[in-house]
Amino acid sequence: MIAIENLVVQFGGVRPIDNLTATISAPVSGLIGPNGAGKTTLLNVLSGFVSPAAGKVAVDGRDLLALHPLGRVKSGLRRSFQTEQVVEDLTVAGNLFAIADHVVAPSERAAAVDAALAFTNLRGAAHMLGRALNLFQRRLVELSKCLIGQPRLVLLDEPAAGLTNEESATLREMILRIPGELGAQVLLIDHDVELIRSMCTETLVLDYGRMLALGPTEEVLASPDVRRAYLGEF
Ligand SMILES: Nc1ncnc2c1ncn2[C@@H]1O[C@H](COP(=O)(O)OP(=O)(O)OP(=O)(O)O)[C@@H](O)[C@H]1O
Repeated sequence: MIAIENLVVQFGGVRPIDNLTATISAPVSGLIGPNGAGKTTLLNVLSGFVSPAAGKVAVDGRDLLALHPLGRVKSGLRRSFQTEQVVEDLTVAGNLFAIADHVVAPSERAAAVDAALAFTNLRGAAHMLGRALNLFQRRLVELSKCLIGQPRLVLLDEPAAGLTNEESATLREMILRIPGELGAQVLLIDHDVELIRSMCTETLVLDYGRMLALGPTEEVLASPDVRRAYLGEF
């Protein structure tokens, strides 16, 4: 469960998060909003890339902001980025070991990497270099990195961007297995409202850094305020 209280982020005169209070508790939750609404900034606060000017964030009752970014990773926070971050000169397994080296005991690293590769069906590609991967494989590597060790909260920023419908469906099925099989909560940003509808039982909508709606996804997407913010988008 992510409990956000009176969160403020200030960049000079811009306030991408403006006194946000929200509790996100569904196993797979959506985070949506128009461009510039503050979605990525919220993920940056959770993962420690951005320090808020004010407010509190607790994950499963633990004060997240008290931990430095690596401490958050060690406590089970994982994150993927809008632009995939695969290291071109490392193999797929090497990309995963780069995470495992920080969060898994040496004797358990190989098993942790193998388990993540198995989860995402990437075992057969374990020895391919990053530069040889297609976009789908890159997206799978990004997801695999989030599954290394014992994830507690997985933050995914447009994980299916650029994929075909079929690839996106495969990725969605994998993401949906995360809470049940790994015991981690998933928070997912996406502009594809149908993807959010099909995956997330709960959705938070941001607009200008404020909460526009939060609740069961179908109710949120039916809200006139949300439809207005997305006018013409769905
Ligand atoms: N480092 C920064 N310095 C100044 N302004 C920033 C910075 N990062 C983000 N912003 C501004 O904060 C606001 C929110 O940006 P953010 O990227 O969080 O929005 P978003 O909802 O993720 O948008 P998108 O859907 O386009 O990715 C925007 O106005 C953006 O220009």
